[in-house]
Amino acid sequence: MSRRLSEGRLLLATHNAGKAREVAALLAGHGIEVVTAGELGLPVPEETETSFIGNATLKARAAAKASGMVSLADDSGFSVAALDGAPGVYTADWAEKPDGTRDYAAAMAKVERLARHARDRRAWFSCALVLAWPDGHVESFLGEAHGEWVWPPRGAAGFGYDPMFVPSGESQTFAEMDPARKHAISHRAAAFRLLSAACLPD
Ligand SMILES: O=c1nc[nH]c2c1ncn2[C@H]1C[C@H](O)[C@@H](COP(=O)(O)OP(=O)(O)OP(=O)(O)O)O1
Ligand SMILES: [Mg+2]
Repeated sequence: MSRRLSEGRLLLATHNAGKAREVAALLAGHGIEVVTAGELGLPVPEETETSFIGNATLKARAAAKASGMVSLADDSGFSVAALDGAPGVYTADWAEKPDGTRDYAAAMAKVERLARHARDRRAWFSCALVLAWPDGHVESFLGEAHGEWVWPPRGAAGFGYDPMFVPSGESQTFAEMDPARKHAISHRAAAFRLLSAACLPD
């Protein structure tokens, strides 16, 4: 049996505003109020694990311990078949500049440069969502969205690598489509559906 969320307040253990917006949109309608780790000024934990679930667990546990609140972390990334799944858990690292800020145009260009000669254009996003309670209990969920990478990047909605990903059966990139459409078919939405069925009040 999974543990269900009882209280009405949840800490989103993320410093990424794009993610926080999407997770808050997915939670809207479940009567749960959210506050983010960024808003509370919690530290950014070092992501030392080699799996999405591992890193999401580490972030959720650190936030629950620091805040005393039930905490939800998202660890996610972009994988390219021709690159054997890279950048994968290192997706954010590929965008990081020496000064600590992120350059997604450069990160997407790196993916294209390494993958451009391969015939196989398959790519996917993964999202691990982990809920951690202050007593150490955790619940984990993994979602994926499969499709192809495209070049040049298209669209201005969304965040991160969205402009270079077209999900299977769609013609627009995640960054071109209406946010509501992304929320219906994304890796984050897939993970959230599992979380919702297991842990959210009906
Ligand atoms: O839907 C998405 N559309 C486009 N790009 C995405 C998406 N989902 C994750 N991504 C990218 C952003 C980041 O480069 C990496 C996640 O890295 P990840 O460590 O999980 O998140 P983060 O450092 O941005 O925020 P935080 O760790 O505080 O939650 O994958
Ligand atoms: Mg991170």
